[in-house]
Order: sequence, then structure tokens, then C-alpha cells
Amino acid sequence: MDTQRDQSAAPAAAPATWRVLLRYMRPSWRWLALGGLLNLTTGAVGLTLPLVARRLIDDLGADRPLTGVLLLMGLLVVVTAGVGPLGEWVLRRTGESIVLTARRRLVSHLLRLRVPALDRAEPGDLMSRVTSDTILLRQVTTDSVIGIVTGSLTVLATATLMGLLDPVLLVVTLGVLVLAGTLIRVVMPRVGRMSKDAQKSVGAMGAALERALGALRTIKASGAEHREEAAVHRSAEESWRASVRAGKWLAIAGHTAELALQVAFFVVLSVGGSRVASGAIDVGTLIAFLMYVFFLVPPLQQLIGAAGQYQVGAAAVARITEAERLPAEPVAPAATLPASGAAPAELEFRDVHFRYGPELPPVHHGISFRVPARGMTAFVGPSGAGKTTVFSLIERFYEPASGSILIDGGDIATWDIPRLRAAIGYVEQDAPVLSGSLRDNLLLGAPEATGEEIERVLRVARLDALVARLPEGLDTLVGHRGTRLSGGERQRVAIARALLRRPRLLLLDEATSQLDAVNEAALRDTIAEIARTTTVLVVAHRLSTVTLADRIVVMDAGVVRAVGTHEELVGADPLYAELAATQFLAASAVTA
Ligand SMILES: Nc1ncnc2c1ncn2[C@@H]1O[C@H](COP(=O)(O)OP(=O)(O)OP(=O)(O)O)[C@@H](O)[C@H]1O
Repeated sequence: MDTQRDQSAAPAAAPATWRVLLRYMRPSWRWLALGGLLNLTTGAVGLTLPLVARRLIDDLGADRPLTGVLLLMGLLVVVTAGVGPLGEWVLRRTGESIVLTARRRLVSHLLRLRVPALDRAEPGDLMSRVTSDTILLRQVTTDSVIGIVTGSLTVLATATLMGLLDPVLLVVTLGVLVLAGTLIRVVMPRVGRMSKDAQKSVGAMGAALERALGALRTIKASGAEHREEAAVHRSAEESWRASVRAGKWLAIAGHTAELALQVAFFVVLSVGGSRVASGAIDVGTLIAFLMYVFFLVPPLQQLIGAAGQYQVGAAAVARITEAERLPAEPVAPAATLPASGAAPAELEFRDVHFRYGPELPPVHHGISFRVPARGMTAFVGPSGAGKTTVFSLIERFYEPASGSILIDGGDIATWDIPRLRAAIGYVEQDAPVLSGSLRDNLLLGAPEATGEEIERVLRVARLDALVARLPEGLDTLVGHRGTRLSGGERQRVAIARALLRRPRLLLLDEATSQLDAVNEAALRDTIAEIARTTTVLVVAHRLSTVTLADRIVVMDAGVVRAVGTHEELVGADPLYAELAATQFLAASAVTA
């Protein structure tokens, strides 16, 4: 049972970045460990090379045979060549798995978002979190975390070996490096801030682009391409600006390390030279030590790169976590649709109060009405009266502030949401049709429907002639949001889709002017026919629909003014009489 009615519970504090990263990395920890180990092996093998080099110089000096040393060097080079790429591949694979996990989690969450959260979100921005931010997660979980671990270990091992060669030269080297490290610590938080700004702008760009592409015809008709283009460009430029600034700080950090090592090389050379002259160390030791100084370059660069990537990744993690914390409906298995011939539903609203947000005015001020099983009930009233909101509350897209909504005598707040929605067929006012084929659209809510059932609803919705005419029939692609269909066809597809679910309660938000007279009259008869076996609720905009209704609920400014038949209401309710005389009659005059 899902009894959660609170839509605005205060969210707990966001978890720390490293905790979130650990959560993503946990399922892949074996692969990560293997990749890290292989990377370390490559580093360790590389580290032995200077020692072997020293041995070579010693052997040369002492005139000893070189075969053994050369063979060892060859072996080490071959091992490095084999293990290096393998380690990198393992890490890349792990990174991709982490991206996959994050994307799956996020998509599953976003598809279950509560409708109020969706009202406040920008789809384009949410999309960028799934597509672009998750890519950054790959870098931070593999390159960065592994880079920090392997880089630190390699630096530590190199420093140990340097210490074994000559502790004095090690202290000299570390002194230079500590200075560089202090500078880098100042730079890194700036990289984090800039990266956050850059990703935020990518999200804003996605939102602006979605807004423009989603209504491109309107934008063209309004001659607004330039303004929309400028808005998208602005976000792209902001992202560029922030990324360039982050890049500047990263470049400074990267080159600080390189510069520090060059300085260290010269300091070690001069200090080491005097130590060779004083006989404290031999030439072989100095050469080996200088080789180690250069060996420090890659792991130190890896460390700095990793720290930078961690900052970039932390910005992405914050955006992914933010999306994951938007309120969502509980995950529940899909409910089975009502059996054919299932009893129609009874509905009751009891003193329902509702507003869309704490800062918004109330929409329903204590709505009460009863709808018995079977028959057609029409909701009429001026625009903004709260008619569509009645349907949204029945579907539990929103929860009432107080009062209750009952189906078959049970409060729907105690129903599992999938079970509730399985009982309902809903045709929205703008009759959305999804990209894909006609068949995909019909089967959206009833994937198990048989060919016969599809044919039946096609006939009922008067789509059979259209499907017969199309060369690809039901497999015809309808385009993005059904743009290849006419408005009336889209509406009939939406009706057929709802009917295929064999709903016990059919909610029909009538479009004001989508259907032609012939189809409208036919569909009206069909709906009246359906109402004999199912409970049908219609938000009605046409008198022709209203006169067929068994009862009419007249709504105005969030209250139910009157309930009755057309004949009763025309005499009893002045608002209804006025609506019937103006809007409805005007509409019916067109279709008569
Ligand atoms: N998602 C939403 N967020 C905030 N306010 C909303 C939302 N949806 C609707 N409203 C507001 O709630 C009020 C009632 O809207 P509703 O869609 O229920 O009216 P309606 O009677 O169906 O109107 P129409 O006949 O024009 O379709 C309106 O003032 C509308 O602006």
C-alpha cells in the first residue's frame, strides 16, 4: 500500500561526494581492484629499470658480461608493454560499467518522478544529467580515484627507492615538491567551482534546446528562431567560459608539477654533483637518482590530473544526486489490467481541497460529488474552473490537501498506484502521441493486447479506415509527438489506446476543436455506447457531448455549483444556462 501523501517533505542533506562515488564503485570493486593492481604492476616494473640501469653501468665499469642484465631489461620492457594496456582496458571497462549503473538508476528514478516534481523540472536539464553528467562520473570513478591511489603509491615507492639511494637528495627533492603542492591546493577548489558552473550551463543548454525543438513550428511561425538561437548559444557560451577557466587552473596545476620537477632536477644535479665530488655517493647512484626524479613526472601528473578530475566529477555527482533526490513514486511491479467484463467503478469526491503548490492559490475549495458505476458524467464550467484537475487527482498525479477520493468505497490514497491506474483509461486534452509506430502507441498501456482487440478498438475509434489506407498499416511511424498525424487522428489514437486497457473508469478530457463533424458524431455515439458498460467521465466543451450525459457536474472557481441533467440545469443554474447558450451552442452549431 502506498499511503504517502506528503509532496513537499524537506529533503535530508546531500551525501558527501566520496560516499556517492563509493556507492557507484561498490558493484565493480573487483574490476577496479584488478585494474588498479595491473596499473601498479606496470608502475613497479618501470621502477626497477633504473636499478637495472645502475647494474648495467656497474657491470660495464667492472668489465662483467652483460647478457643477464640485458635479458632482464628486455623482460621488464615486455612485461610493461603487456600489463600496461591490459590494466588500462580493465579500468576503461569498469568506468563504462559505472556509467551504465548510474544511467540505469537515474533513468529508473526519472521515469517514476512525482508529477509535482516534474512540473518544476526542465526535461532538457534532466536529460543532460543522464547523458552528460554520467560521463564525468566515469572519469572520476576510474581515472581519478584509481589515479589518486596508484599515483600516490607510485610516488611513495619512487620516493622510498630514492631514499634508499640517497636520503639527502630525497629531502632536497621533496622540499621543492612541497612548495609546488601548496600552490596546487589553492588551485583545485577553483577547478571545482568552474566545473559546477560549466555543467550547470550544459543543463541550461539542454533545457533551452528542448524548449525550442519541442515547439519548433510555433517558433518558426512566430519568427523567433533568432531569439531561441541566442538563448541556446548563451548557455553554450557560458559552459565554454566556465570550462576554459577550469582548464586554465588545471593547466597551471599540471605545469607547476612539471616545473617543480625540472627545478628539482637542477637542484639534485648540483647538490648531487658536489656529493659525488666529496665521495659521499658514486656517479651510478646520482644517475639512478636523477632517473627517478624524471620517473616522478608521470605519477605526479597523474595525481594532479586525478585531483582535477575529482573536482569536475564532484560537480557532476552533485547534479546526479540532486536529480536522484527529486521525489518519486515507489517502485512497484506493473499491475494487471482489468479482465474483460470487469465491473465498472464507482467514484466519489468528499470535500476535496487542493492547490498545486504552497505558494499558489487553491484550485479546489471542498469539492464533493458522486458518480455511480456505469453511465456518462460530464464536467462543465469556465476555463480554469478545475475540471482537468479533478482527473489529475483521480490518477493520483497530485494528492489533495484534505478530503478524500473514493473508488468503489475505498480511499484511493490507500491503493497501490499501479493498481489504481490500471483500472483507469485517461485521454488527455492534448492527446499526446509518442514517437514510434501506431502499434507502439496503441500497445503502450496494454502490451498484451491481441490482434482482435486492436482491430476492435480501431473500429470503435474510427481509425480502421486510416490504418487500411496507410501502406505500412499499424507499423506506420507517427513522428515526434505524432506530428505525422492530424489533430483529430491523434485524438482518436489516444482514445483507442485508452480503450485497449478495458478501463473500469474512462477519463476523457475533451479537446475543444480537434474532430471533424462526422468523426465527432460517431465518437460521441461510441462513448455513449461505452458508458453502458463502463463509468465514463468527460470534461466537456461541446453541448452535443453534454446533452448525452446522464449527469452534469457544473464547476466554477474550484467548487461544484450544481449537479443534474441538461434539462434540469438549464432552468436551475444560471451559469450553466449561460454556458449552454454561448460556448456549447456555438460549438454545436459548427458540428450540427
Ligand atoms: N501543473 C499546474 N501547476 C500549477 N497550476 C496549475 C497546474 N495545472 C493547472 N493549474 C491551474 O489550476 C487551475 C485549474 O486548472 P484546470 O486545468 O483544472 O482547469 P480547467 O477547468 O480544466 O480549464 P480548461 O477548461 O481551460 O481546460 C488553473 O487556474 C490553472 O492555471
